[in-house]
Amino acid sequence: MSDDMLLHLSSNSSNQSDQSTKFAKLEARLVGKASSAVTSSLPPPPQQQQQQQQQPQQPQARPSVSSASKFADDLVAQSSSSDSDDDIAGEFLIQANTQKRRKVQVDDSLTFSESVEAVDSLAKMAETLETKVNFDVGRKKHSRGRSQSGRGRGSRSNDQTRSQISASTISSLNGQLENSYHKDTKPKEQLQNDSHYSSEEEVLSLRAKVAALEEDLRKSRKETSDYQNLCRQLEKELKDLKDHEQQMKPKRTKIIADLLISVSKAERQEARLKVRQDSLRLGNVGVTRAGTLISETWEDGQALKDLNAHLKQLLETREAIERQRKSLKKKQADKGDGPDGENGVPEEDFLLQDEIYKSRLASIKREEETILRERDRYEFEKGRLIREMKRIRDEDGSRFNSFQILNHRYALLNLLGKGGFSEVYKAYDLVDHKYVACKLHGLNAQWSEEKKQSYIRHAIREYNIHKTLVHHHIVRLWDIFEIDHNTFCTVLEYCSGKDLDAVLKATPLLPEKEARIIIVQIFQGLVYLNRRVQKIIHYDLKPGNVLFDEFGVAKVTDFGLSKIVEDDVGSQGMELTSQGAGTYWYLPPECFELSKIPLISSKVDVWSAGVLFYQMLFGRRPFGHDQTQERILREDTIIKARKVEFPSRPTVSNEAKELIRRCLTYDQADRPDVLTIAHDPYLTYTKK
Ligand SMILES: Nc1ncnc2c1ncn2[C@@H]1O[C@H](COP(=O)(O)OP(=O)(O)OP(=O)(O)O)[C@@H](O)[C@H]1O
Repeated sequence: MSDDMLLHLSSNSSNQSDQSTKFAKLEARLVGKASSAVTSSLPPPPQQQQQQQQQPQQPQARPSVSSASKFADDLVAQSSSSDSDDDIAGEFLIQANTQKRRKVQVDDSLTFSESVEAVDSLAKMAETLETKVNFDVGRKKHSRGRSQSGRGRGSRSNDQTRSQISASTISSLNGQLENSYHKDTKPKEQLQNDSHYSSEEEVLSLRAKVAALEEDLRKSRKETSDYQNLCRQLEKELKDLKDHEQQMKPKRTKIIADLLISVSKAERQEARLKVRQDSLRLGNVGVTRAGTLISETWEDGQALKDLNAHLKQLLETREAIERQRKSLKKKQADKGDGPDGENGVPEEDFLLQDEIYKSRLASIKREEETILRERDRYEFEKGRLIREMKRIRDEDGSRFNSFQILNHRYALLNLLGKGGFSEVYKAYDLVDHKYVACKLHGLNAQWSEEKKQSYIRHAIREYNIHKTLVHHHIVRLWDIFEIDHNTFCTVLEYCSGKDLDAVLKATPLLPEKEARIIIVQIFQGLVYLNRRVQKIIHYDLKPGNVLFDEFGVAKVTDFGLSKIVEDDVGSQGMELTSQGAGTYWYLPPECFELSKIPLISSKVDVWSAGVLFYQMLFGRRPFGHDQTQERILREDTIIKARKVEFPSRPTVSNEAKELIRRCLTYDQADRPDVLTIAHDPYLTYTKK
């Protein structure tokens, strides 16, 4: 309460002596009570303090003087009746003081309420301060959870400023509180003392909090600086590693390429050694001269010679026994004509002798069968040997056989095979680190410029079709680039397994289960080609164009003859512009139409797939198996292929035969297209 207020209060008191007397009495009693209350009880709880502070704020109607004096009398009475009750003394004291303040208010002017408001606002300040400190603690905890770097210089100075402000606010608040309370009247001293103590405690606690916060801040700053140092150190290490990596890259590439070349060289040596060894067993190519004509002929190796000799010997033995048996039978027959027992043998001896011959013939037959099987195996090995010899010869004659690195990226290794106009090399992609197949398209230097341009146009067309195809059962085309004026290269997904042609040469008959899973995969590739916006007819499906990866997944390749089905094509199909191309065993009758330009559709591929499936199951093609391409054309073999016939062996399911019949439907209009036949139950796997 301010001095002015006190003066004002005292002047009011002198004008109302009666009330002053009562008031003095009351104060005297209250002071006596207060001293005992202070010594015997703790300060009032904060809630009560708050109540005390808040009370003057509430708008109060000014009571009349008489009612005020009655109230004071009542208070005196209440006070005397509760003298003995020490436990509620403090509470009573506050209530009494509050009541007293109300009483004073009766006589007081607005100045008093203003002073009370001042005290109240100070209390609020303290409250705000408390809240602010709490907020700082919370904020600090929170910000420590976040990135340390988030707390910059500004943030630190804010903390400092905040703690300075807090300290100064606390001391000024403290001063204000002290001043305010010291200026209050005597009977209010106890109340002031209580408030003073609690404020001091609060200030002490706030100071302790500030000190704790400052300690936290110091630690956080240290942590931040440690993290920043660590961060700088890691950044430097990363940069060093990157520089090192950059420096090492060419070296590493060279090491990888060198290793691959060493392995490939070893493989080449091994392949040639094996060919030499196998040649001894299976045969070799010899050169024969007939006058001035030099030609190459095959000379069988020792194993084949031995097998053939063994077969010849068995044949001679069989013939000898058969002669013996014949003569025995003749004698026996003659016996019946001549005198009794003169030339013949007894019946029992004849039967025994004949049984011996028969048994020996049966055993010779078994031996012959075994040797024939062995000879078939040798023949197969011989075929493989001849292909390998050809490959080695092609490799030796290739201008890409010295492990070149093409386009600064593809390390050429060993030759996989040679096609009509191309060589396919196994290669290693030094950028993506994977094996690839590099198909080197060589243009014949003797060709006219026009022919070269036509070939390149054709290859680019194939590339443009193939590069957009991304499917599990289609060989991926990764890249294309020019090597020199006469050569360019396409980079394909590497399929380390054999192609279907090589598989069928090794085992001409496949079990139905194996054949089925291969044809299902081929149809899945075809379905993909026909579900695209730009549909594609492969047009050259044959065993050599079905490759297998290392896991045995079948993939369709070689889009050299493919056709893009344009949008405006009618239901009958598109015009076949490259008639005569392709492999005739696998093409449908409509492709041999000569009277007009044939219209084709995806049904061409359905026919080819049917031929492939038939060949896998029965070991031969359904039409013109033993014929040459030229003869097929000359004899109209496919044009006459109206109905497919199935051999009685091996046994194949009716479902498989039905699928083949549908694929090999002679009339194109009646033959299902790819998307229709893909729904055939035989081509879908469902759990039973
Ligand atoms: N992506 C590949 N992965 C592994 N081997 C392949 C790949 N592409 C082709 N080959 C193999 O390379 C050899 C030659 O392939 P290419 O396609 O040139 O021969 P082709 O089809 O017989 O000839 P053409 O293309 O003239 O008809 C074949 O033995 C084939 O199996």
